[in-house]
Parts: sequence; structure tokens; C-alpha cells
Amino acid sequence: MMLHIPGVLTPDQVRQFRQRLAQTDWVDGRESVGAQGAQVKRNRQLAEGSPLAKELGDIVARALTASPLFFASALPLRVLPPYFNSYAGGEQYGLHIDGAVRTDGRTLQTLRADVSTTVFLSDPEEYEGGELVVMDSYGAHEVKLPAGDAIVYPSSSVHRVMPVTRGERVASFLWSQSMVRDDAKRAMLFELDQNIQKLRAQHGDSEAVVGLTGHYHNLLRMWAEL
Ligand SMILES: O=C(O)CCC(=O)C(=O)O
Ligand SMILES: [Fe+2]
Repeated sequence: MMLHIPGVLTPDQVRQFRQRLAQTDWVDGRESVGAQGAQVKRNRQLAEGSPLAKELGDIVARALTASPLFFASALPLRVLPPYFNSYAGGEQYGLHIDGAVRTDGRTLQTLRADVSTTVFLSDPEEYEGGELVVMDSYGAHEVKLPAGDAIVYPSSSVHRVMPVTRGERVASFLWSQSMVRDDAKRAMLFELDQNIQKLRAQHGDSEAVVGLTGHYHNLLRMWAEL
């Protein structure tokens, strides 16, 4: 399941991030990738140990984990500290799949990557190209969101970032391990949750709404791995 989460960062936060990121040093993005990724990855990132990556990453992680839509769609158990990347001058990230098990060099925390997230920090008008293209059984989905918005997609999907042929595309990206490893199960829980919320808004906590809420929790109890 792919989900667009609007307004994870405020316009003020985005402005501050961009100012700080414009004054910092970037390293070759191949620093943090396996052999297959290195062949197709052409971008720049903040070095893993960079204090700025930690400072801004903490803000991104806090904003995302406070988002009800992120929680309901990712059902996060653990979230790795966010990274930051930049593409310009034709840079791109060719077709790849994110590694299944990731260790953060800073915290040495290891997790199974179930959910990938990109938080856009450049507005679509600022650059040409740079679409995140995610493949699934329904085809290829192009994503290019306003600054401050996030896209959540299964780490099990093949994806790429198209060449940025004008301007600069800056983003933050991160991996989460979900309490529910299977994307199809997560998608069903998300749909159930969203529909229960609609029913609750229409009917309050009617007996049926309470029953469905119980059903949601019993499915989560059956599927969650902690
Ligand atoms: O820049 C993005 O939106 C995604 C980056 C990516 O796919 C990766 O670093 O694995
Ligand atoms: Fe990726």
C-alpha cells in the first residue's frame, strides 16, 4: 500500500530545514548502499554521522511518529533515524529494492525494513524530473509531492527516482519495521481503521462501532509481532 501523508512538516520547518541544508556538506550517496544499489545510485546525502542529520532527523522522526496516518498505515515498531538526500544536475537513483535488514551506523540499531518513507523537502515547481516511481502489481506509480508531505510505501517494492534535470530535489527518507510485516495485512488493517473512524464520526460509539473496533484490535493481536 502507498499512502500520501500531507503536512508532516510545517512550511516553517521546511524553510528552516532548507536553509540549514543549503549550508552543509553532502557526501556521495553510495556510502550507505549495497552492491546492487551502488551501480544505479547517483545522488548526494548527509553523512550518517553528521550532527545536522541527527538534529533534523529527530524532528522528522518525531513529526512522523506523531502522525495518526503514519501510525495507522505503517504500524511502526521501530523507526531508524532519518537520512537526507539531494539530487541535481541529472542525478537519479535507478531501479532498486531497499535492503531487507538495515543497521544504522550511528545507533547500531538493526531492523527489518518493512516500510519506506520519503518526506519531500522541495516543492514540485522547484525541479524537473525527480519523481519517485514505485512498482506494484497495478503498475508504476509516480510520486512528486509538495514540500512537507510524505509518501509511505512497502520496502518490498522495486522503485527508482527519475533524473533531476533542472533545480534540486531535497528529501528526507527513512525505514521502519512494522508490527505487521506483511504489506497486504497492513493495508487491510488500515482500511478497516479508516472506515471505523468514518462510522464513528457518523454514529458515535454505537454498539456496531465498538464491535468493529474490537475486531480491529483482535486482528492486530493475531498479526502483530513485537
Ligand atoms: O529519494 C527518495 O525519494 C528515495 C530514495 C531511495 O529510494 C533510497 O535511498 O533507497
Ligand atoms: Fe530506495
